[in-house]
Amino acid sequence: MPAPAAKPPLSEDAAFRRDYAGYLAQRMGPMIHALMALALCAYLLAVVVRGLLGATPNELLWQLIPAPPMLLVVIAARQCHEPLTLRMLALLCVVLLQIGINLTGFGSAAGVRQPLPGLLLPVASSVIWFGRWDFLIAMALCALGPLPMLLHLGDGERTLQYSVYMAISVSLATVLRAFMARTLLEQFKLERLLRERAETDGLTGVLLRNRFLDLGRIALHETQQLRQPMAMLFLDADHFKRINDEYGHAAGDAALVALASRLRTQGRRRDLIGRIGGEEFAMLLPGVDLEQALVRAEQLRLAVAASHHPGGRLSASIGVAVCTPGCCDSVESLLARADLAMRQAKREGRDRVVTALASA
Ligand SMILES: Nc1nc2c(ncn2[C@@H]2O[C@H](COP(=O)(O)OP(=O)(O)OP(=O)(O)O)[C@@H](O)[C@H]2O)c(=O)[nH]1
Repeated sequence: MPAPAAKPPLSEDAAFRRDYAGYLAQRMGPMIHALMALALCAYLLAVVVRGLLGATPNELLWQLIPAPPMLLVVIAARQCHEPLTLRMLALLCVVLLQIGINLTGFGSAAGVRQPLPGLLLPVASSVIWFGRWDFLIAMALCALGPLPMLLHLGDGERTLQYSVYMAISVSLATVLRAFMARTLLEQFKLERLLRERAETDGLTGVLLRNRFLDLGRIALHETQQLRQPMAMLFLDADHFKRINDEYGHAAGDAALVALASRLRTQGRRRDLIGRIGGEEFAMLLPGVDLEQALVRAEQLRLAVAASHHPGGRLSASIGVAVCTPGCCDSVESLLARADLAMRQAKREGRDRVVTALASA
């Protein structure tokens, strides 16, 4: 059976936007949910107060119509971590609240005393941290939503009061949103930079060991699900100490950068490259079987051999280990097997590729 095709990779821009949306949903999700719950409580309280002030049971029943769907929206928002759905739920909450406010006005024979615009603020402000479009839609809904009821009441003074109140509220929300959006974006970029620094090697730019193993575990899980093989190449520079000793550490560093660059040019988008120790690197190749892995390892060895350091050409010993579909090898044991194969390559004279024994 052919393996399911992998999703096409995202462009850097699209990946940044996706990550930022996820970051906002994670950071702001609980606040959005709390504000929606607050708005629902405020709405129910307003209905109770109207009951105490003498609204008929029929009027109250009309006014309670938006409460059950609002409750469902609040419950759904609590479970939701997907940014787009969360934004839609927040906007739906504003719409339901508007319907409730309008029903409050139309349902009252004596005319509503209060258009309840204050109820809109918690939910309206709940979307201010999200995209520009959500914000504009929410603000337009808040500004225009209660107008049908106000026009129905035909009370010019109250309509004017409401318009002034909403103009101030929308301006306030716009200022808050502009500042918060900028602060959050800066915070996100900073956190991303710090995470990158903590996860990648400053000299060569490849993943550090722990991050390499973390991502390797995820890749192993995915390939096992797809019933695909996975290969590990373990590369160790030959006689590296000599380069340092004879030409200095700067030359050694330059050689490491050249090695990492060879690994990168030989890698596909799906592959993971990590610096495991001083002059040891590993490359994880999802979806690659033994035959393909040996071809890739040989190409890598030749690419390394084509690079030079001040005293001559570089060379590396490479160990190859493969995890076949359905085998439950861990990334650590796959790495350990590739390491053993690399040591065998050293013993056999260096500058070669050696395959590990199959896992038990
Ligand atoms: N310049 C530089 N050298 C490093 C770095 N990390 C580790 N090393 C050096 O890498 C050398 C590794 O030496 P050995 O483990 O003896 O291995 P080797 O000389 O490559 O010999 P074989 O592996 O047996 O071929 C040591 O001298 C370390 O100091 C680094 O970031 N920069």
